[in-house]
Amino acid sequence: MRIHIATDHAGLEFSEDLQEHLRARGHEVVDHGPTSYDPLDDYPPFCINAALAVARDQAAGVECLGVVFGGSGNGEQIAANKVTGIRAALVWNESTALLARQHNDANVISIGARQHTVDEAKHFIDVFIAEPFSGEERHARRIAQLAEYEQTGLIAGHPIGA
Ligand SMILES: O=C(CO)[C@H](O)[C@H](O)COP(=O)(O)O
Repeated sequence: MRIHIATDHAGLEFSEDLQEHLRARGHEVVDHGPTSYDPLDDYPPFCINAALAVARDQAAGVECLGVVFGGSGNGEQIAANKVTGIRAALVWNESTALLARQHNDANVISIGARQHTVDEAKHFIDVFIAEPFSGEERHARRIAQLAEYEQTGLIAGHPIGA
């Protein structure tokens, strides 16, 4: 699978390890940066570029997922979720990695590099990549509501902004 990856200074060492791990497992890794350590760099452009690439690839039928991480993973998740079509989940244990795919059909995983060992992060990512969306109607319905809101600002049958 193609994996779009991005971080900031807080995750750069992780990124190098994770990319090697993913390539060793046969994935095609596309690195959206940063390419060198700068303690003052900003995560939004890196993460938004990775998320845009996921959205673009998936719209073209290319099988892919995204991995973003920084110190906490919070800002990186927020940044990725600004991109239309992206469902980025903050993952902090095996269960949240599984549920991100089973219930949310998340297409981007966000991890806090300052919160976990690199081996934990590798495990979360492996679990996330391997797990399929359950396809259950209630989850598909909720995901469709998010997409509808993203496209129209409304959710049919529900008062929004009332
Ligand atoms: O996790 C992050 C955003 O959610 C960043 O990696 C974190 O805020 C960077 O912090 P600092 O600039 O103090 O190294």
